[in-house]
Amino acid sequence: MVSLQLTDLSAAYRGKTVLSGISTPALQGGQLVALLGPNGAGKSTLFRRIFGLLSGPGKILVEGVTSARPIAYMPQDNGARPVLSVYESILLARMQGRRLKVLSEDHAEVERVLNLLGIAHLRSQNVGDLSGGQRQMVNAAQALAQQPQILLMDEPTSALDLSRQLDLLSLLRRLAQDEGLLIVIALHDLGHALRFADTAMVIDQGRLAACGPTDEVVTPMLLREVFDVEARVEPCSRGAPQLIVEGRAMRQREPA
Ligand SMILES: Nc1ncnc2c1ncn2[C@@H]1O[C@H](COP(=O)(O)OP(=O)(O)OP(=O)(O)O)[C@@H](O)[C@H]1O
Repeated sequence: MVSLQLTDLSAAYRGKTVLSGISTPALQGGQLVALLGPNGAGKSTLFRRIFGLLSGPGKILVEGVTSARPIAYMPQDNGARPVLSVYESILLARMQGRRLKVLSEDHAEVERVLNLLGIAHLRSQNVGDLSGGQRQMVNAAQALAQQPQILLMDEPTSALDLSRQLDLLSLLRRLAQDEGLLIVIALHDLGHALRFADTAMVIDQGRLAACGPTDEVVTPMLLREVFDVEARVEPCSRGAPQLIVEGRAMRQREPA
């Protein structure tokens, strides 16, 4: 099983440190991890650092690797080329860093992912003609088609309607559980994190504020101190944890 462990990880832009001393236990495949934190906390930066787009001090230990490219990264905006069709853009994402020749298994994988995400009907459309939500689904397909063991997804549901948010998060959770993937998703919806994520990692002002089982991490104190809201978690009639938000906390933070 794949695992990812961060030790004393830092990152900076032009000499300004925005992430420091991030250490986690070994995050094991098979789980969905929610990366949480206010705007500007450092979530995207952490993804770039783990994926190798940024260098810096600290150690990233990936164990249990069985493929040449174990990590895929879905940024908030991946700048997919608008003139390509959906099918071509997913195939291209799969082929990056691999051999040049496209094999039948590559086409089969693109088909699989199109169907998995329910976007097969978009296959021939140009990426530039898609709606924001459709483009986000294509971005997710591009990441999944790489068949990673570790999938880093930066706010993959931000442009989706509510039913598609639930569909995508359910699918990701199922993929993690059934195929042993480690999936880390940055989310602003703490209710979704409570409902879908096994583990929550909270970044606040570039530092790790908490990392552990989601229901133990997302507490009224953390919601007040990190997110500036008065809120509590209560089980709904079906027993699922729900976030009840009362309002802004009295103490307000500096703007991000
Ligand atoms: N390319 C860049 N150059 C300089 N500073 C940057 C760059 N990208 C991000 N930053 C700064 O790094 C800090 C962390 O940004 P980051 O995008 O990682 O936050 P985030 O938690 O993903 O925020 P959000 O929830 O708003 O997407 C912010 O202060 C931001 O202004």
